[in-house]
Formats: sequence, structure tokens, C-alpha cells
Amino acid sequence: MDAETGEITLPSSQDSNRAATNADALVISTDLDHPANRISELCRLFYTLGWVTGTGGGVSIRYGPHIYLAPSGVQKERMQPLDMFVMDYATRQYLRRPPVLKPSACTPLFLAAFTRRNAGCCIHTHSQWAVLVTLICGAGLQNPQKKGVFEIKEIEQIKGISRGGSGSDEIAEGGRKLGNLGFHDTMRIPIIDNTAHEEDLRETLEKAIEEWPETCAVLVKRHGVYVWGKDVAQAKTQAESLDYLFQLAVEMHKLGLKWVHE
Ligand SMILES: CSC[C@@H](O)[C@@H](O)C(=O)COP(=O)(O)O
Ligand SMILES: [Zn+2]
Repeated sequence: MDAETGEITLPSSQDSNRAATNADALVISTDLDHPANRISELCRLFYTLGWVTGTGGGVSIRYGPHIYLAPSGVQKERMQPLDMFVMDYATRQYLRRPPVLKPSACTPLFLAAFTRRNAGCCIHTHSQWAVLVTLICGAGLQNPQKKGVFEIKEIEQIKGISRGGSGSDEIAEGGRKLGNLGFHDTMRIPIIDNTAHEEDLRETLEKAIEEWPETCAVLVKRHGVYVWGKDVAQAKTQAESLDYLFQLAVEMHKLGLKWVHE
């Protein structure tokens, strides 16, 4: 606390010390599941997986009437709750903007998942497995007829993927979620071209979301993947399942194996 002004200063990894504001209450919570805490925690975890390396990638969470967003161009694994932007979902006005920082360039893409799929969380990774899958599929190396889609079937981990990214919670006999894909289903993830600027992906990403009603993700060629879910747990586990499948697919390709057996 400043002895003369009585102002409280708050520590932040990206921002220099500054006076606390009312809007800071939106990001200060002892609840570990609060989105400001969860985004920081997830980005630290994702960094260890190579998903948000070198400032790339990110996470956004919809929480009641608010959207929580990370800053742009920062070391994502070092973010603190006080670095978060908070947007009012209805008006798209920022309720909290940390000084100096800019909101993530992925914001329009996260919003596309929230508005078009009613997602509660959207994760963007720069995983090398995702990028390699787009290169293999983009060159038609697995199936020359299907350059715009990654499809795979008969791998157990497919059962971790919902139909449409907001799966039902009902459980079928045997423990499988009814809203999830089955072992014999074919999982299809559309692939869109990259653009020079992240925000310019919005139009094609929205088109892919509309054209592929069953997908919970969109791959971006030579860039990475956007994955969403009805809540943080579903977005996270689907991102994990997909990354597993991308890695497996790349390794299968190296062994000369086909992902889809017609
Ligand atoms: C390594 S820079 C990557 C960015 O251009 C972008 O692709 C990205 O994923 C992160 O954007 P950001 O604005 O930092 O949240
Ligand atoms: Zn990116």
C-alpha cells in the first residue's frame, strides 16, 4: 500500500504495479475454478504440452454474462489472473482492460465458438501434431479426394469426442456418454486455410462451424487447431483427445498406415 495515497498496488507477471480498480474484482477470486484462475492454470499446463509455446495459442472462457480473455502476444504460461480481459458477452464491451496490454487476436474466433455452438470454453493450440496433420491432409497424402478434412475411425480415443462440441451428459450402458462418438463412427474435423492475421480467420472458421454441425473443432492449415466444449472440462478433454489422435495419425502415416479403412 502507498503510505501517502493509501492505494493498494497489485502484482502481475506482465504488467507493472498499479492501483487497484473496481473492475479488478472481476478477476480476483479464491475459487480455483474461477475463469481468471483457470485460464492462467490451463496455459501453464498447455505450455508443457507445446500447445502455447512462444506466445501462440490461448484459452477463453464464457462465465455467466462475461467472457474472459488473455492478453495478446504475452508469455501465456506466465499469465496471472490480473492480466485478464473481461468482456460483456451481450454488448461486446470490455468491462476490464489491463493497461498497456491488448486482448488476444483470437477473440473473434473464440466468440464464434461461443455464439454459434453455445460453447463455454474454447482452446486454441499451436500443437505440432495439429500442424502436421494439416500438412498431410492438405497435400492429400492419405486421401487425395479429401484435402479439406481430417477423418479417422476405429481408435478408442474417438469416444472422448462429442457430437457437436456440446455433448449430452446422459450415460449409456457401459459408461459411454450418449452424446459422444462411438468406436465405429468416423470423426471428421474440417481444415481451413490460414490467414496472415489471426482475426481474419473468423469468416472461414464460422463457415466451417456451420457446414460441419457435428464437429467440436476446426484445424487451421500450417497453424494449429480451435477446440471448444460446453464447459472447461469438455473443451480440455476434447483438446487432449484430439491431440492424441493427431499425434497417432502422424505416426500411422509415417508407418504407411491408413487412418480410415473404407
Ligand atoms: C506466435 S504468434 C501467434 C499469434 O499470431 C496467434 O496465432 C496466436 O495464436 C496467439 O495470438 P494472441 O494475440 O497472442 O493471443
Ligand atoms: Zn494461433
